[in-house]
Parts: sequence; C-alpha cells; structure tokens
Amino acid sequence: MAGVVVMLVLIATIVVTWVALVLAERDMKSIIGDQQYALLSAAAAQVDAQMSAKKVLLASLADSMPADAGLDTARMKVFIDRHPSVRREFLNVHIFNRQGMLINTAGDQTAALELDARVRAYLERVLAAGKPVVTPPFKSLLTGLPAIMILHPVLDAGGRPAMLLGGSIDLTNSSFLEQIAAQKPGKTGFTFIMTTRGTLVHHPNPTRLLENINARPGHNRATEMALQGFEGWTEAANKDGSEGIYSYKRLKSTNWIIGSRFPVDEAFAPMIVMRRHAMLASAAFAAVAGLLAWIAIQVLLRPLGRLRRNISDIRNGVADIGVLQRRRRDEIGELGSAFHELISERESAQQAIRDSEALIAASEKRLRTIADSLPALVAYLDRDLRYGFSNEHFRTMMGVDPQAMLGKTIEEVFGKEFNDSLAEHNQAALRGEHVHYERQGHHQGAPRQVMGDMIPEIAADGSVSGYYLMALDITERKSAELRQAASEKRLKLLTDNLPVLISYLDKERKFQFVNATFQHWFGLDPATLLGRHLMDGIGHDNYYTAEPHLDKAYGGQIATYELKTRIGDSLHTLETTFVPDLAPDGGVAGIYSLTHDTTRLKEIEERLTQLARIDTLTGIANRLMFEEMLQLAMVRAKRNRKPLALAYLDIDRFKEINDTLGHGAGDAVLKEFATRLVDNVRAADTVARLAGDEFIIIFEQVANTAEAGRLAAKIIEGMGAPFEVAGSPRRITTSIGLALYRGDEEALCDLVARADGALYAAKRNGRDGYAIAD
Ligand SMILES: Nc1nc2c(ncn2[C@@H]2O[C@H](COP(=O)(O)OP(=O)(O)OP(=O)(O)O)[C@@H](O)[C@H]2O)c(=O)[nH]1
Repeated sequence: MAGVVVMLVLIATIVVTWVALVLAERDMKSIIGDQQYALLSAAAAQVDAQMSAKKVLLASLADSMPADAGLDTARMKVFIDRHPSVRREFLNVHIFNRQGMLINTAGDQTAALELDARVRAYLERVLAAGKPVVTPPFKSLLTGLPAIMILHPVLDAGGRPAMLLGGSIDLTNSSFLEQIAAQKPGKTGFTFIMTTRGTLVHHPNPTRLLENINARPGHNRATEMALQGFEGWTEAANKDGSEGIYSYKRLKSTNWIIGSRFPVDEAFAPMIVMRRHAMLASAAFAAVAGLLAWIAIQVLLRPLGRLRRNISDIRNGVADIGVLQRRRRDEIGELGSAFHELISERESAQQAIRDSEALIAASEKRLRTIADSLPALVAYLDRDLRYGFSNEHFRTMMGVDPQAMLGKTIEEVFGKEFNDSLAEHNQAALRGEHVHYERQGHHQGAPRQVMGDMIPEIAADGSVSGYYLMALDITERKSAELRQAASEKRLKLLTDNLPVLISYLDKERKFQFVNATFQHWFGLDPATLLGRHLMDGIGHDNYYTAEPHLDKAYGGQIATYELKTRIGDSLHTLETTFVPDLAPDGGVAGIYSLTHDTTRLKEIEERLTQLARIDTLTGIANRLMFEEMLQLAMVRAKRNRKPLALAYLDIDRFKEINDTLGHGAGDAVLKEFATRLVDNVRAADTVARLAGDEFIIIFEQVANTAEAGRLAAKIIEGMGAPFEVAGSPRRITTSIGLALYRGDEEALCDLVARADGALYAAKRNGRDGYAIAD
C-alpha cells in the first residue's frame, strides 16, 4: 500500500516535471527558431545590400566607360584603376561583345575567351532587357574557381547595348560571403546560399560549391520545403539523420535562398542541461516526497494494520472478535465497528448454519437409525427409478447391500423380471398416486407375501420427483390372519350350534357379535343385529331388567341374573351372565353375554328340592323337614305340656353382601351363619333354612318367654365374632322373631306367622336383636 503511494508520488512528480519541460522546450524552440530566422533575415538583407551596391558600381562603370576602352586593354586598365573600389568589389571586370565574346578584361588575361553557355543566356537577357543580371554560379574559365557574375549593358551613342560589362565575384573568397559565414548560428551551425534550383552558391564546405543540394543521396524535408518556396524556420533531420533547426529566406536581389542550420544538440544544449537538472531535482523531490508520504502512510495505516492483524487472528481462530477496536472515533473506529458487526453477523450466521447442519445431521442420523431399525424395506426412488435411499432391511430381506444399490435402477439391482412386475405400480406412483399393494414374492426360494406403499414426492410446482417406498414382509401376519379366520370360522360354527345365546357388546352396548341361536330362539337374523343397540335386540322390558347387571359388568364385574321371558308360546327361565372384556389398561372394552335357557334345570331343581329334606347349601334341614319336625314338636309340646319356642331369623342386610361381593360370598355367609346357629343351640333343637337368608329354630321345652329371650340373645352373641367374607372380616348380625307355643289349638302356619311377625318387629326395632310375639 505504502509502496504504491510512493510509486504514485514518484510517477506524478516525473510526469508533471516532464510535461513542464516539454512545454518549456516547445516555447524555447520557438524562441530559438524565431531568433535564428531573424538573424537570417538580417543576413539576407545584408547580401541584398551588397548585391545592390555591386550593381550600382557596375552601372556607374558602364556609364562612364570611354568608348575606346572596350577594345583597348591598356585604356581599360587605366579606366579601371581610376576606380579602386572595383578591385575590392569584384575579382575581375570583363567586357563582352554582343556575341558573347570576351573582348577585354581588367585582369592579366588577354586572350579572348568565350563565355560559359549558361552565362551566355543571361547575356542575351541583359542585351534584350537593357538591365543588369546576376548569373547563376559557374566555374570560372579564367580562374577555375566557382564564381558568379553581374552583367550590365554598355550603351552606344544611339542608346543601344553595344557591349556588356561583367563583374565576376569569387565565391571562395568573397568578403560579403565571409560576413554571412560569420553570422552562422552557434558554434556548430552554418549558413548557406543556394539557387532556386538547388545549386549551392555559398557553403562552409567549399568543395560543395556549385554542387546541387540534392546531389547527395538522402532526404531533407526542410530543404524540399525551402525549394518549394517556404520561408521561416522548421525543425528537421538532415540526410545523416541529425536533427537541426533550419531557417530559410529568399534574397530579393537574386531570388536565391539563404538558409541556416542550427544543430539541435547545440541549440538545445542548455535546455538538455536544464532538463537533466530538472529531472534530477524532480527525482530528488519525488524521493523526499515519497519518503514523507511513506512515513505519513505508515503512521496513518498503523491502526489499519493492527485492524488487519486482528481480523487475521480472528480468521485463524487465535483471537476473539472483542479485539476489534470500536472505541476510536475516526474512520478506523468505524471500520472496526463495521468489521465487528460483519464478523459477529457472520459468526451468528455460521453458528446458525452449524446448528441447523447439526440438527439436520442428527435428524438424518435418527431417520437413518429409525429406517434401519424398521422391519420393512424403506427406500426412495427418483423419476428414473434409481435408488436415492435404501435401509438396512434390504440386506436382511433381499440379500442386497443397501449402499451398493444407491444410484442404480430397480432393474440393475433386481433384474428385468422384477422391475416389470412392478411397472404398473411405479407408473401410478410417478403419476402422483399413492399406491398400496400386496403381492406374492419369493425370498431364498420360499414364497413370501409382501405389502407395499408407494408415496409420491410432489415438488412445489406439482411435478413428481420420485416416490418413497415402504414394503413389509407380511407372510407371518397373513398366515396368522388365515389361521385366525379359520379359528373364527370354527368358533362361529361352534357357537352357532350351541343352545346358548352368545353375543359381544361394545362400549356403546351395541352388538358386535351375535350367534345363530338368536335366529333359533327369537327369529332374529344375527347379521341384522350387528351394530344395533342391545335394547333393539331384546326389547325394552328385558333391557331394563338387564340394565343394573349390565352396569355392574361395565364396572368390571361378572354379573349374572335370571329372567323369565317368552320363547315362542312358552315361558322360559333364562340365566344371563355378563363377562367384562378387560382391556390391557384395565378398562372395559366390551362385554361377552352368555344366556342359558335354565327352564328345564329350574324345574328339575325345584322338584328335587321338594323331594329333599336337607338344604343343599348349608346341610341343615330345609323347609319340608322343618314343617314335619315342627308338627311333631307341637304334638309333643301339647302332650307334655311343655311349651316350645319358635325363632324366626333373618340375616341383616344380606342383600348387600350378594350385591357387593357376589352370590358366592353370600353363599359362604349363609353356610357360616348356619354353622354358628347349630353351634349355639342344644342338640335336641331343630335348625332349618326356610329360603334365602331366612332360618328357623325349634326350641323344645322352653319354660317361658324369658328363657326364649335368653336363647335368642345367646344366638345373637354367637354371631358377634366377625365373619370371613371374600377374604375380609365382616360383622354379620341377625334379627330374630320369637313365638311361644304352649299347647293351644293353634295351627302350625299361624305359629310360624307369629314368629315372622315378631321378626319384622325386631327389624323395625333396628335389627341385631330379637322380639317376642304376644
Ligand atoms: N347367596 C344366596 N342368596 C340368596 C339365596 N336365596 C336367596 N338369596 C338372596 O337373599 C336376599 C334376601 O334379602 P332380604 O332378606 O329380603 O333382605 P336383607 O338384605 O336381608 O334385608 P333385611 O332382611 O331387611 O335386613 C335376596 O337378595 C335373595 O336373592 C341363596 O341361596 N344364596
């Protein structure tokens, strides 16, 4: 960063310096060029002035020349010698006749010489115009040196040109040309003169005189411009490639071109020195400025560098984002705050991503564990029927490595035949339908029953991207179902042929099962009863009789009751038992109802009871035997005049025992009660059970009612110890009605009735006591 700034300072300084130099050089060149052109213009004016002076001198000679001096050499010399300036201005003075023949000369040469052919043309022009003319340069025939000549007509008495006066000028040794040469620019520059055709009239190199400027090979743009009429200054390279400032001006006297060349090396030498100094100064300045800029940047960038290191440390996990400086109140502080916010946002975003990735990974792992633990094939297939997921059960059920299946089609894994057998289901699932199927398959040669579900995966745009498969081997279940169906069939056959009404009621007391006996007994089709309420099946009256027992059974207890009802034309006694169907949670899921026709049984039972004299439950005398014994006892009492006492007993609230603890418990109480009665009477006394919880005792030879009372009290006392009822101790009491028989004319039934009446009195008196009849 600092390096870049230093470089920029250096480059900027150099560029600024360079541009300033270029501008200065351009101005300087312009000044030098203008100056050079001004000098050249002055030199041109000087040449023109010199030429004019020479022409004037030649005109005055022509005018004053004696007529005979033309042919007489001696007179000619005398004449010329009288004009000393002629010798200074001209190398020689000649006289030509009209034909161009040299007829006299002021020099030593006397031979008549012919003029150079080109000079002759000028001569004719002079003769025609009658005005002086300067000839182009030529090599003098007399001296062999390059020269020019000014020709002037000499008029005869009639005013016509009779001869020509020519003043020759030596180009190698002419004072006015030397003056021009002295005005050359700088030390290495030079001036030169050429004709409009390019013939060099004056040049610092005398060997090039009379040579055409273009004789040397090469190209000089400035020279070409000058020959085409350019006046002024320009910068160009000479034929050697050396740059120079060229200035050109036309001479008014001859229309020749006077030029100068000032080599750039010399012309701009001070400028080059200045450029070098300026570049050195600017380099020094740039170095100092760059150094200062570097130091300033180092100072300014130090907090930034610290910030950068902190961020790098945070990235490398070496530091916490708390190291970012946020207390600075400048741009660095703002940058630190911005980084702090950025990094904390990034960290929370990364944390959120990590959390969600961990959640997804955990969720995927759970899913994978669940899927692998399922006793079913679980897979995902894409639109090309390639497996994207498969669980471990493929290994156990199909013998295929689930990992090796991934990316392969059904056909590639299980073969064409298998794939074809599923084609219809696959197509339906890929159409977006939920497919459920059961099919026969084979595994390790054994037939297997498979149940499958294909659940399509539907993308947001409604297209189906694949489907999830779950397939179960239901062979065991299926055969269990078949076994159960067979068992149920057998059971149904059995129940339908039993002379028992068998039904199952659900929680709402509706029939869920009804056997064929309903048809036989009541003409009710079992199928029509299913789902209907019990009341619809057995009628209102029977239902209300059954209701308390139903309530008991739905309370979780077995309930049995008897009912007399009509079957066909005859009255039947039906004993129904409700057995609760206890659910695993202890609740009652429903009730099994079993109804026997006990009519025949009851009849036999009654007949047997009548025949028997012993109560089958308690083993003591029954009503029949009691009546026979009482008859005999009454006869004895009458005969012996010894009264007897009849005690009529009833167990207090016996019904509660039956209702709460069941009939069995009630029977047990009756047996224990009878045993205690027998234990608390004399051997001669008769203890009998009349019916239900009603007992009777015949006490013979009782003196009076007081003694009868004592006997009753003894019995009540005998019941004092708690009974063992259904595994728990329970206090059982009894009420006793006493009637004394003193041998009067009293019928047996009246005596019993009196004892019964006294019993009711004892009940009214609050039970657990006795009462004596009047
Ligand atoms: N366990 C059993 N119960 C019987 C037998 N015979 C009748 N019962 C029942 O005995 C009960 C007699 O009840 P009750 O004597 O009328 O009334 P209780 O509950 O004793 O009331 P109180 O006599 O007023 O104290 C009836 O519920 C009969 O169904 C039987 O052989 N065994």
